[in-house]
Amino acid sequence: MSLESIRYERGKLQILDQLLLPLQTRYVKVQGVEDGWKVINKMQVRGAPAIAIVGCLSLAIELLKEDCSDKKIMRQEIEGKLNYLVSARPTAVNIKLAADDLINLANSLSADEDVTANDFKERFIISIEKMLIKDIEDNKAIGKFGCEAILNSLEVDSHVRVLTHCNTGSLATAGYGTALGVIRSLHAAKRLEHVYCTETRPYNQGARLTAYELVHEKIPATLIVDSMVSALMHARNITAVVVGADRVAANGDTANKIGTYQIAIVAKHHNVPFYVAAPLTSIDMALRSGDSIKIEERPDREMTHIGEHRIAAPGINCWNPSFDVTPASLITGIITEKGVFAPNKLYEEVPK
Ligand SMILES: CSC[C@@H](O)[C@@H](O)C(=O)COP(=O)(O)O
Repeated sequence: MSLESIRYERGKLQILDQLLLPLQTRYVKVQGVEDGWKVINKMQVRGAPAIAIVGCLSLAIELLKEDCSDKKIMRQEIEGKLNYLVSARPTAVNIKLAADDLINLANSLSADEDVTANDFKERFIISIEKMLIKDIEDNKAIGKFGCEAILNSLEVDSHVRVLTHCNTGSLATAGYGTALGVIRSLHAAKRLEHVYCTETRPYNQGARLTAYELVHEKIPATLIVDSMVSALMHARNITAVVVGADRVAANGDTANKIGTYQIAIVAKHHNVPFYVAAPLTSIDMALRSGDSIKIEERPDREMTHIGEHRIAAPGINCWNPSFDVTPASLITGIITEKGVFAPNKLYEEVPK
């Protein structure tokens, strides 16, 4: 069974505390929007799709408990709470786009005179609950399209060796994963020889989370340190790189975990195809290019310490941007649930 980062049933939400993985498995209760904001901001739950789903579900939990008979007040509160949730982490766009859709829904339910306050609440909560199912369906489609694209690009029918960065699996989504979903599909098709995952300093999503998922799924895998990527491409004949995305601009520039950009440069040098796997909810058509993506900066402590143990010289200054932007020119294709798009064709070809 694949790992479950989000446990939800009507009125109950728990998330797997990713700060404790891989050594401890503990679920944390999310009892409303305040808890939702905290678990996202502290990165107990992380990964662009999971952030959006947990944020919105935390609102569903809170709404269910509230007894409000005034639709206008409900609408206003919903908008304020969604905007608050979006502020928990700024780079991933999925939660912002989900919030915009939900605010539009709240506006139309509030304006419709045939909809009672109870109907409003019920329909609003159902719409949030659907996100869980849709995300898994989308990820499976991404997995299938990505697997086909990589296999179709081979000159001879062979097994593939793939490199990935950060964590994009069941832990970062409602299930199955995006880039890790592609890897899962290659493995299911019996065409994956090996996957290499980077450690992903400083938060170590690769060493802690991706490695954990790969071991759990019994997928043949090896962990490397971030600075080994060039050596790996030189020595091991990598077939493709597949990474996730936190925000893709209309021109294909892609913000993803810090270190992605340098892997794309190294891939170009070695002639290795570089794919971004992301649902359409990660594409921000309102941004013309990656230059205007806001990059989250995280506390120094993520760099200076591992757990409670200090590893950096006391007194040193730190710079800790959590994401970087890979220019579209370095990206071979963007794998979505609707197919694989050339980055420069994204704007015109992605279904609106
Ligand atoms: C399917 S997850 C895609 C991205 O969100 C992932 O690659 C990533 O950068 C996660 O960053 P994180 O800081 O762990 O939330």
